[in-house]
Amino acid sequence: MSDPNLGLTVIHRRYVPYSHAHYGGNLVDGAYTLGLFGDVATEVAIRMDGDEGLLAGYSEIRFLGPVRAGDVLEAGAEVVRIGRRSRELRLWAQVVARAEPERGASAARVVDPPERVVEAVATVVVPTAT
Ligand SMILES: C[C@H](N)CC(=O)SCCNC(=O)CCNC(=O)[C@H](O)C(C)(C)COP(=O)(O)OP(=O)(O)OC[C@H]1O[C@@H](n2cnc3c(N)ncnc32)[C@H](O)[C@@H]1OP(=O)(O)O
Repeated sequence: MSDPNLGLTVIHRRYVPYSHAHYGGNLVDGAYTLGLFGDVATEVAIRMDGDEGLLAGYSEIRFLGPVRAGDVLEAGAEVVRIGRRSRELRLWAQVVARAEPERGASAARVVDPPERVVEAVATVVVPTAT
């Protein structure tokens, strides 16, 4: 019988503050989204194993589009493989709202459908059950 945690999905959303803009055009560095992946992976580990877990590595990361200050960014994780202590996660990030500075300093719009900006596969390792 397959593990009931296979397919477990966690989603976080976060406003990207202007204090994180790092490059021209208010572009945010790629590590910002990886930080969000670390948080969403942590909640997966808490839900599955009652522990925050440790990220062992990424087997794949693809940056598909820009993340900018003023975006509302959604990060998701789905459990795709369960080992003894390892849990492989499919991760994605998408922009669900975005600033429109050309329309005004605080103008923004909903991005519908969301724009997929990062995809990754990572492994979280949890301690042996005691
Ligand atoms: C999600 C977190 N809450 C937030 C973070 O991002 S933590 C910050 C970044 N990560 C770290 O600081 C972790 C540093 N690394 C470690 O502490 C260790 O390397 C480890 C705990 C991740 C693994 O060490 P160890 O317990 O000695 O590993 P093993 O006994 O050899 O293997 C256990 C299982 O893990 C699988 N595995 C190990 N390394 C990798 C890897 N690089 N990529 C994929 N899988 C890995 C290994 O195959 C074992 O799997 P099974 O238990 O057989 O399923």
